[in-house]
Amino acid sequence: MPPKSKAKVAKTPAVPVAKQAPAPRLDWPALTPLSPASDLECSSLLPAQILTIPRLFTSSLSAKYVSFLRSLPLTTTPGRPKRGDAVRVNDRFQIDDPDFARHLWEQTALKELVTAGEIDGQTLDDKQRKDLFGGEILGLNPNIRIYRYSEGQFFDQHYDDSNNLMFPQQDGTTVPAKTTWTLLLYLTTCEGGETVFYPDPPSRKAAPPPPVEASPEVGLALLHRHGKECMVHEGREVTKGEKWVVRSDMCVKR
Ligand SMILES: O=C(O)CCC(=O)C(=O)O
Ligand SMILES: [Fe+2]
Repeated sequence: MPPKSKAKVAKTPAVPVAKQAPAPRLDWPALTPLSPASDLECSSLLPAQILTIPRLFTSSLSAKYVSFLRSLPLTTTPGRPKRGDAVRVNDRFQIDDPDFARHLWEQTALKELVTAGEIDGQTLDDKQRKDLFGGEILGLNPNIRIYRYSEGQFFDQHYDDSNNLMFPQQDGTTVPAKTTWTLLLYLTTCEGGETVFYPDPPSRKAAPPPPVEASPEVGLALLHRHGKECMVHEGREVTKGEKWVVRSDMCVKR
């Protein structure tokens, strides 16, 4: 599907965590087995906009997570989105879990790969890393979202907003922060279900560049810039199988 004009594109529906029924604390499975960071690479799917880390989760860890997540009370999208919100047809679970967000950041290769700033085999210096990620990196948004798309489900074109938050530190204090990049961690492979990005044309008269597609792959982490510089994107309809995604965001100091 061609991209809709930016003005017509919806934003990610905001689901204020505080307004959801209080979720029980979750007994997340241990984050093992994992491949060491030295075996993994962070590369650009679209320079300065989309990064991927294949096999961030091993296939056995991904399978363990899918069977755990299946036991959670996922909620199917309410039929009609609020005005201005994107049409999202999937099952979802959301939880504010600072400990899990920290484990996902620190125990997997994410922190090491992102803060080492080695992208496409090139090491970024501090300034380049700050410019790319929008500030001094703190970690992942504790607001964790789980999506399951079954056959026929999709997430219509939208862009993701940057959000302000107070980022929890391990000593109990918080730091003013904002989100700058979306993290999508795919736990399954399916048919359809590609996350498709529509880059802006370089000028008003220029032809739009071709869309950039990421197919769900077991254990693949995808990071994309959001907020002001977010590209319009969508999760295409799943045509066979199930697509499971863990969603969070990268947070930087505000
Ligand atoms: O599931 C996908 O492929 C896209 C998800 C997405 O765009 C979002 O969570 O904002
Ligand atoms: Fe999105």
